[in-house]
Amino acid sequence: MDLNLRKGDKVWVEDKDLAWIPGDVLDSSSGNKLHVETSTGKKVSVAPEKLFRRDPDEEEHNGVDDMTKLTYLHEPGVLYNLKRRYVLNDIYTYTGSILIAVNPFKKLPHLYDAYMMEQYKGAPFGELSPHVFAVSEVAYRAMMDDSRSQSKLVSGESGAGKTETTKLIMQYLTFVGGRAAVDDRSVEQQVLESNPLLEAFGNAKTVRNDNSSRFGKFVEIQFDANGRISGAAIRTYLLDSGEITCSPDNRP
Ligand SMILES: Nc1ncnc2c1ncn2[C@@H]1O[C@H](COP(=O)(O)OP(=O)(O)OP(=O)(O)O)[C@@H](O)[C@H]1O
Repeated sequence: MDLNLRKGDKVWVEDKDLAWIPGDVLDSSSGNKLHVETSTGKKVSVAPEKLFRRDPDEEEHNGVDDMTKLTYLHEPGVLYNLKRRYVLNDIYTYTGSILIAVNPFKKLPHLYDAYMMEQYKGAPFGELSPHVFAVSEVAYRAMMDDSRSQSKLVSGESGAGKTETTKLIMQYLTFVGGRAAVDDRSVEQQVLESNPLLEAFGNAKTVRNDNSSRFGKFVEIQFDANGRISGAAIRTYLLDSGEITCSPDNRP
């Protein structure tokens, strides 16, 4: 919102289909409204408090890897930055120490292979591109340096990618905290293998997500003093019992 807009200023205008579209202020019109020409050529009259300033330089580059680097930190600026990055498959962006992940809805295996995990292992935060492995590395290092438990909160709407992101965090922690397997049933493998089982019982297809978790999950991974995984526990809660399926003869 900006009340000092003048002719020629670059702005974002709300749009019912595209959420926000770029526009240029033409002049002020009667009734305290501004005339704005949108990038689609439409001329609209908008109250200044409904407009947001747009940084024309943002069109020149491919987005910034941390929202705090944006000239204008507001909804259209944030969304535009995420969009610029998303088209280049840069699905991760920081806002300070928070990681924003935009679901790519396609496989990006190069982002998650052993080579990538090796790159992020020990790398200072911010040195490499934003990544779920980077924030996992921060938590792991903080645990080792301060000898204190760390927790990570993964939130988002249904289908946003929380379950997949949680699995990637577990994958990274088992990579850095794993040991040479003495047998083929190491703790870290068992942790990862528990996921398909839990999903088989607790996930269901919904309109928003083909593999929607119908329960919350608290995953605890325990490490010894050397930073090696020593145990794990998964607690489930808030099971969406209303969606439990019944057998064909209607017995649960
Ligand atoms: N990082 C990713 N790479 C590729 N595909 C992804 C990624 N994250 C999510 N997806 C895709 O999006 C789908 C939905 O993601 P996910 O099940 O993790 O969402 P969710 O936030 O846990 O949803 P819900 O709250 O409904 O359980 C996945 O089945 C997968 O196909």
